Amino acid sequence: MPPTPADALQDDAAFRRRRQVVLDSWQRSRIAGFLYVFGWVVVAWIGDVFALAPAWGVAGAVVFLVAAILRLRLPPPAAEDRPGHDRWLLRYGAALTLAPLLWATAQTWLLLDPRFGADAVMVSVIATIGYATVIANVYTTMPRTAAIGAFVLFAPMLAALWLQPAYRALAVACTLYAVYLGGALPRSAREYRRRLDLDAALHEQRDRYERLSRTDPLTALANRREFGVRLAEATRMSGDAGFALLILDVDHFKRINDEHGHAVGDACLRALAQRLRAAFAGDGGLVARLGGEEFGVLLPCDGAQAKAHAEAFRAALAATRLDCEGRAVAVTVSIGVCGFVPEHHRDGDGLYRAVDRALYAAKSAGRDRVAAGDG
Ligand SMILES: Nc1nc2c(ncn2[C@@H]2O[C@H](COP(=O)(O)OP(=O)(O)OP(=O)(O)O)[C@@H](O)[C@H]2O)c(=O)[nH]1
Repeated sequence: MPPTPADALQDDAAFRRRRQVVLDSWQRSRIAGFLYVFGWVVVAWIGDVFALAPAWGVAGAVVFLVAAILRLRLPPPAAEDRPGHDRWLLRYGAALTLAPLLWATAQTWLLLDPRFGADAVMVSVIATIGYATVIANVYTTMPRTAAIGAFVLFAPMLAALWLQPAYRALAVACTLYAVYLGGALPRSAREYRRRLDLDAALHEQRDRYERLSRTDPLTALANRREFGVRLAEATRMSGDAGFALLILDVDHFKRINDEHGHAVGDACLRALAQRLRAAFAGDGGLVARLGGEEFGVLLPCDGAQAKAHAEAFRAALAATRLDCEGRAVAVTVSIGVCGFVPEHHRDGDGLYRAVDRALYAAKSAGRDRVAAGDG
């Protein structure tokens, strides 16, 4: 089954959400890799790592620096690159996990190597708790990555602490904190999801109002406001291709209302809108209801071609009856038409006036006819 406009809207909403996750993840965590560089330098300094194992001390700083820079070198993809967002989340998730993995390795070494004293252990454990807390509360945009990062940070540290009776009290305290984090992480992920839901609802509402403000409620065609915008756009962008404007007005519509009632009149306007859409809305044409029983059409062709289209439409309409709420009603239209000539009409208003004059001429000449405007 081909995708429907509703599918496209749903796709747009899903993509908007994914892009928000990407941008939030990047904004929240892009420079956080440098915290590990800072943490390592402090721990290595306080724990005498630079004196006891200088090569490892420096290597640690370099490795954390490389991991931090790697993160910075993964900026989000451009908004147009939709599939790139999924790839980015995978790649960035891996980059986010790198620093906790390296930290856990360094931390385990500090805990298990007897050369390092209580200061190194204490500072590194506090740093680990800090990093895991940041992950649980800030990386909620990517809950799976956050869970992996927190686990990678905590699990080796807890194992190393529990293995050594001297650190039993610390092991108990860190285990309790790990349990707390285990509960906090899904909670903050849920809060973030709720924020995304709220954003999506606001977006959807704004889009709906925006659509409504451009649409005529009776016929679902573009309304006069939208038509004005598109006419101005067309005059600004009309290159060699050119375009033409048609204004159609139903003949003696008051009689239809008087004879059949307002509801049937409405049904006639809807049926006519349907005919206009079928005749002109393809191939870059725009059909709008300008108000009452008046319709406007923008066609991407010159005046002569537009006049021929208008004449064909008028003749076909006059030859059949419109099905209006089950009643077959004879409807004819008068049409003014003109191709845009920039030197002559200058702008959309100039063209509109020329076509309106042509429509008036068509009405005055007896209705059910097409008249071309000057230009
Ligand atoms: N049913 C219905 N009637 C409408 C609507 N908007 C305007 N009308 C009616 O359209 C009629 C327009 O009447 P006129 O402007 O006198 O024009 P006409 O009777 O079509 O005659 P000509 O344009 O001179 O051929 C009025 O009776 C309006 O009440 C609408 O949304 N629904």
